[in-house]
Amino acid sequence: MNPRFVPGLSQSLNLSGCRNIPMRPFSTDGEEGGEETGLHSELENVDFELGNEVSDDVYALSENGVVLDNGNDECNSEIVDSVEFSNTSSSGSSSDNGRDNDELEKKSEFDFRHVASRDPIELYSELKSVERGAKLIRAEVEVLQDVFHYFAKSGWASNQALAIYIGLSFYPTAAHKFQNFFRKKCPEDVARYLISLGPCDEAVRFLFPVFVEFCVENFIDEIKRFREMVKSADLTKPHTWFPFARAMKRKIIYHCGPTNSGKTYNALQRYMEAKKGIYCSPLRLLAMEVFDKVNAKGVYCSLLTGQEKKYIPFSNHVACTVEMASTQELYDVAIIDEIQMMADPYRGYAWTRALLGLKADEIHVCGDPSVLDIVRKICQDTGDELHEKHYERFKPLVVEAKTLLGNLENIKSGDCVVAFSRKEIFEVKLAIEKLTNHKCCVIYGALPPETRRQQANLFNDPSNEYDVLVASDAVGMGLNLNIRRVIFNSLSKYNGDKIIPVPASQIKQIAGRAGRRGCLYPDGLATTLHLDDLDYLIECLKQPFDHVTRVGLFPYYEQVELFAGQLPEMTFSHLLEKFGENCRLDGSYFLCQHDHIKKISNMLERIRGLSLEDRFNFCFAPINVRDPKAMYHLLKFASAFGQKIPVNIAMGVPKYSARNDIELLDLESKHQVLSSYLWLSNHFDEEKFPYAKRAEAMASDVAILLGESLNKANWKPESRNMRKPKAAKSEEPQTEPRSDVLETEKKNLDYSRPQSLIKLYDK
Ligand SMILES: Nc1ncnc2c1ncn2[C@@H]1O[C@H](COP(=O)(O)OP(=O)(O)OP(=O)(O)O)[C@@H](O)[C@H]1O
Ligand SMILES: [Mg+2]
Repeated sequence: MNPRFVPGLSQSLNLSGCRNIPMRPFSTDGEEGGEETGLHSELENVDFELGNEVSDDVYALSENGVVLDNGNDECNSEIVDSVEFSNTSSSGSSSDNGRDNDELEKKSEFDFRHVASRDPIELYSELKSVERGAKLIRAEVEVLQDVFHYFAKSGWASNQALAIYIGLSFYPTAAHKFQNFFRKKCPEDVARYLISLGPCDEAVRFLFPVFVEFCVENFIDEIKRFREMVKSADLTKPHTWFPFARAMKRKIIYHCGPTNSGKTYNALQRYMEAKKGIYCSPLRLLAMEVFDKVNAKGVYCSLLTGQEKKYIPFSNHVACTVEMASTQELYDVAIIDEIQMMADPYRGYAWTRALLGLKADEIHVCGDPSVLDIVRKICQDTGDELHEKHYERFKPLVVEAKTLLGNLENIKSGDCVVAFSRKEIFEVKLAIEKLTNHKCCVIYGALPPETRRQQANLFNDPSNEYDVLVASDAVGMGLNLNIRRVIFNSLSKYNGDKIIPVPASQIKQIAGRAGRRGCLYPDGLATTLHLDDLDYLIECLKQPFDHVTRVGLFPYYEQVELFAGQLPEMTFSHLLEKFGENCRLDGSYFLCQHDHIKKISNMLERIRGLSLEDRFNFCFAPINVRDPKAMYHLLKFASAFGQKIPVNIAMGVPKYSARNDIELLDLESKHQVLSSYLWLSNHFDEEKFPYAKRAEAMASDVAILLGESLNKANWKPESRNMRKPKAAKSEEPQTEPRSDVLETEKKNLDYSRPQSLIKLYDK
């Protein structure tokens, strides 16, 4: 069989000139269209039988094609033990060795260059027909072993082997079997040629085309299995996933600029003029805000988020979270806000999908310039027409060099103190309210959007005493806030593993919140609490925007299902892992991280009665995987769902606002559980979640209680894992927090503000 006729091979591998195979990554450029069937049919026609000479004991393929055991050491020792070539040396005496070496040197003086130019197909045929291999002395056998060892370890060869669907995990086994085959069949001139080369790249390049012949003939099943797996995990050319959008000639308008420059405002003007429009938001909060704003202007607009569907009669417009955007409906105008989120390691895929798949004549994307180049490239792929509109800030952003000199007493009205942990936020609030006459509103990620909005309104309203805001990075996006000055309490944060400096792009985004158009202050100010941190702040603000080269992707359920078909016995979380290992992506994309999905799927592993699709959906429920209580409720929901009984909430809502931080944390958890119930009711059959209305009412009550609790909060913060919700004990059985959860929280407890980032850097 001639690999030059195998479609897909000829373009990835230069087999005709076996000495010049170009080094290139795994590429299947040549597999397009009908060629695919070529490999199959050819492989299927081969009369395949595993050679007896290949020992099976060193390798075993598990059901899913994973090599269970293929130690190279084992393979070497086996060869030494079964030396058959040797005719002279049987002992290891030094005189024998000397003779061996002399002989070896003499033989390598011969010119074997004619071997180098041999056609690999012919050579392979000859090898097959040879009855018995050349007789070699021990030293020669050892050199040959070294050559094959080098071949088995060659990254180049294993990479090239991917092109014939020899997977990386199977490659060592294939190389070992090839060595066994070669050892028994190798003619003298070939053996001597390889010995003269020794273990080097040239030898690898000589052997590789013969190896290809060997694999294609001997590993039909493995090749087919791996090929199917790779095919089903193919995430290349994602623009072709949306044929309807591709059939349209879309106009993309990139509103490009820093924060507070009017990007969203301008895009919304076009949206409101259109007959039918969709606004895709990064946050529920922002979707709600646009929903309110647009309806207030007399343009009927519905709201669609994972948790809520508010249909406004006669509306043609919708404000939704980006994950909920429909790629089925036709629109005149679409807005994708905060387009730079395409590069977000977790949620980026939702923006990528919206940009590639929305069926709208005009798509307005708003964001900073970091993804401008990649949007340009995507537009070339999709054939869409790109227009760029560049913006400048309405009000300048000025760094206040004085800082607060480490003293929160220097806080003024209109200040927003930014801290990067919940604990820090409450410590700062407590300190400010103790040291000064200011009252603080708080905003952080674990608060429901309604509460964040209530706190924002409280802060924006000049007629009350709440004139300072203490917030996490959740303030960086989406809220209209009358901030005069942004003060960074610190410039480092805990990333779930260790304390890291906050990335410059995030600092810019947050600092940019100061001095919004229409607010009372002439310009925006940014500074730090500590003088030590000021240089880093200035450094960050001076930095140009990131230049993103890859944006996120994640498979659809259908793609995962196709992949699962190749590995039927595999658990869902392993399946995801395997998908991550085997999926192929173009250079402009990365696979979004899915650790949180894996955590949920692990937890749900033992729940019976869930289909693959059910598991997939449950894994996307919005839940903090580090909150054992929220995870416990999700487990209960899934368990009832699996048993086909109506899923109930089994949770009460306190009547009063929180009196301490433990109760506040409990309210936060409760809201999250209710929110995930609502999300599930929207993503599954509503009949299975019959208490959605009740959950909605309860969630709204909890949000109000949270707002009231925050207004009076003057207690020391607790860690989420330290709390013991005594009051809730009787009503809700507690789960054992999982070890990984405990580990993370332990690290959280260790958290303390680093003295100075600059000093850390210097170190
Ligand atoms: N032409 C305008 N007339 C009146 N108000 C405007 C105008 N342009 C922008 N604004 C207001 O200025 C503020 C900032 O505008 P906008 O939210 O559009 O900025 P942005 O560039 O999208 O900022 P961000 O990066 O924070 O999303 C908003 O309150 C908006 O309503
Ligand atoms: Mg905006």
